[in-house]
Amino acid sequence: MISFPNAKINLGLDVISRRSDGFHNISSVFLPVDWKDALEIVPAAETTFESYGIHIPGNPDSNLCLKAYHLLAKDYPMPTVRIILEKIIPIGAGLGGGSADASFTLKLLNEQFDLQLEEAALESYAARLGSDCPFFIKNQPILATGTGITFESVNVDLLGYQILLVNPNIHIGTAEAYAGISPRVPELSVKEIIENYEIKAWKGLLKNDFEASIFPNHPEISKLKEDMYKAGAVYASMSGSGATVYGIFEGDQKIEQIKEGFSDSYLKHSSLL
Ligand SMILES: C[C@@](CO)(OP(=O)(O)O)[C@H](O)COP(=O)(O)OP(=O)(O)OC[C@H]1O[C@@H](n2ccc(N)nc2=O)[C@H](O)[C@@H]1O
Ligand SMILES: Nc1ncnc2c1ncn2[C@@H]1O[C@H](COP(=O)(O)OP(=O)(O)O)[C@@H](O)[C@H]1O
Repeated sequence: MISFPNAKINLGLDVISRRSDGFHNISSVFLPVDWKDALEIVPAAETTFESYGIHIPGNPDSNLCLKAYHLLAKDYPMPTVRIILEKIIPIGAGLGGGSADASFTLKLLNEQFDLQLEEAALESYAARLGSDCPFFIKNQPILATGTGITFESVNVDLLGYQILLVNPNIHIGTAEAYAGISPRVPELSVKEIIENYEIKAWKGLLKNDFEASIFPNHPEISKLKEDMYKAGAVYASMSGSGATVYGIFEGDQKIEQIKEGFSDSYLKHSSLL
């Protein structure tokens, strides 16, 4: 069976407090975007993982797809499998690509081998693989709080807008990014801003707290955000712990032309939501 794990972006990201377990409480709206990997799982004589496309750093044995398989195989009898991943989503990019691969592996195994796991059970397995993973089970716009694994519905409507994502090939580690943050409670929450203000008013209001600590060390990312506004974005932000920057554009703006304006050395993707 084949599926297509997609990326996410964060609309606003407040890092509110540091927890005693070393993790942070956050508040952020997660939005699926259609930048996608391709994932195939087939029964095989032994369990193996292979990937094509963008090189995934680290040992293939510790790939999140394999971790997801072993997590489920411990609790449910399952055949050994060959896992094949075409890696297209930039890595360590604030787009949750690895987390999407992990959660889509859980979903694919559940479907393929008729494990009959409900969404809540899949989310709970996903949480054991990473904070970004549970979101990709439902994979719909949602407000995430706590460590990013507690969900609340949110009224967000980007209908009629377009999105452009640009990744400047700078890899930022998530733990390192959190370590640079001074947590704070915002005056207006992400949910209040998104639900009560129109998108044109988000500039100046809706913040990603990682920008303040990452931009001074990486002016190229800060410039990318400025360039997104110069190109006509109504709102622009870094996603998650970076370094991908997205811009939201009005529906009638020439997105393909705008995309061409960004360096060819960057990975780029534009998609209607
Ligand atoms: C920042 C966010 C925002 O969506 O995404 P990315 O930018 O990585 O996509 C997430 O919180 C990232 O989630 P994820 O990448 O799954 O992180 P994990 O593997 O669970 O944790 C990696 C490390 O990040 C830190 N961490 C993670 C989540 C959290 N709420 N507080 C933390 O302090 C911890 O130091 C942890 O050891
Ligand atoms: N299938 C996978 N795809 C991408 N990264 C993976 C995968 N499995 C494990 N990883 C590891 O996860 C880290 C990056 O995860 P990723 O989800 O791309 O980051 P981010 O959430 O910042 O976008 C890398 O260190 C990479 O080695």
